[in-house]
Amino acid sequence: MPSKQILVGIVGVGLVGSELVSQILSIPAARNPFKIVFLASSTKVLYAPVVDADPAKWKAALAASTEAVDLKALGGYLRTLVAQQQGQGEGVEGRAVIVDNTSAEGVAGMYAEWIGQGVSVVTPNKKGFSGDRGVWEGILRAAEGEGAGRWLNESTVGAGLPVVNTLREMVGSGDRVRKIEGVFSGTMSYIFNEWSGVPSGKGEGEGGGRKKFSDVVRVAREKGYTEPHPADDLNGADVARKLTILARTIGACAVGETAGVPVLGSYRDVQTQSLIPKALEGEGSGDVFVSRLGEFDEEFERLREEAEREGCVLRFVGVVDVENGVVKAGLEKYPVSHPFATSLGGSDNIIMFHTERYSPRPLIVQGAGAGAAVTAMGVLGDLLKLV
Ligand SMILES: NC(=O)C1=CN([C@@H]2O[C@H](COP(=O)(O)OP(=O)(O)OC[C@H]3O[C@@H](n4cnc5c(N)ncnc54)[C@H](OP(=O)(O)O)[C@@H]3O)[C@@H](O)[C@H]2O)C=CC1
Ligand SMILES: N[C@@H](CC=O)C(=O)O
Ligand code: NA
Repeated sequence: MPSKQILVGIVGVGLVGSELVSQILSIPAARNPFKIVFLASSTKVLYAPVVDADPAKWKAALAASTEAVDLKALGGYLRTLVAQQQGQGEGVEGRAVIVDNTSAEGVAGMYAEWIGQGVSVVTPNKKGFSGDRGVWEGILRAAEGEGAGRWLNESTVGAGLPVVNTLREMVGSGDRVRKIEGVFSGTMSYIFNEWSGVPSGKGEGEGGGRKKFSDVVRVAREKGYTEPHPADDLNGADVARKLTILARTIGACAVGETAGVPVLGSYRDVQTQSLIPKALEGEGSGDVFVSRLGEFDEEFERLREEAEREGCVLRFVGVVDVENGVVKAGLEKYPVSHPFATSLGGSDNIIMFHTERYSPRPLIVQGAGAGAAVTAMGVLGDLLKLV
């Protein structure tokens, strides 16, 4: 085992968090640069966990913990551990990291404080980078301070696909983005690939009938592609958040001119089309939402039929158009010969970077854009950048 491991605190051990723990443990102990020093759910924290390869064991230990989560205390806890590990006086920065695998605003609201304490933050949670501009600017300011921690958020866009770090390197090395466009939601991609496919059997349900929209949404949820509440995917907010993250990343990391890059107060400033039926707006329970969606299958069916009459399929796409100052997300029709119709499957995302250097042909990133394994991989990839 390396003599000085990076101390990792994990907040959120749902689908992605549990998979991350497994992936960290899969690195052989003799060269594992990470030591997990706490695990937290929404209610409990387990300090100094014995993290066995069998997740049932650490999950049971966490469930049995009597310690309530105090997000404010977590940064201080890590600082104390690093001091014990390194001897007083040495810096914390680079030696301790909190991984936020929740979708909680409250956890994201702690990043600036943790980073200011020298603790790095790695996360697939979009909230801190796409919500109110003040929170985002607080994170940037905190990271500029002396001895500050770093923040890495690759899995916030395209899950494990190299999107955010690619963009950071692109604009950080002086390239100028003209437009970023594509399919940014694994859930929406899965839904429309399955439900509005090219006519070759796709779009057909078991028994040869047409698939129902609500059934496909239910399966997307079962596969772990959706947000904790699937309405956050279907209302376009998840894509709007990703577009906000990309637009803000250009603004924050560019070394050159950033004139024209839209300045977004929050993801709410993105022109976004919601697919939520009026009657289900505000439904707080994800279970109720999914079970009632079937009441609206006929409405969705009309959309599909209209596209098919025009020889098209439906895809939910997003664009950050720097040249025209537009950021928008919505449902579009594409001819069945278009790459968005023919080349996407499963939860695939496709992201096209049109830049000064990548012109006239864009840089294209494509692959699974949701799911625990690929998302946790992106998180672990960011952790490895701290080593
Ligand atoms: N699933 C995917 O394909 C992808 C997910 N992401 C992002 O990854 C994050 C996690 O997603 P996923 O694992 O699917 O979601 P889950 O709902 O499976 O897990 C979220 C976990 O966060 C915990 N949690 C919620 N609030 C808090 C809190 N305030 N403090 C501590 N823990 C809390 C929950 O704990 P409890 O069990 O106690 O409620 C739950 O275990 C989200 O931000 C999502 O957007 C990003 C890319 C792809
Ligand atoms: N719910 C999201 C998960 C990844 O960000 C999606 O479907 O893309
Ligand atoms: Na990514």
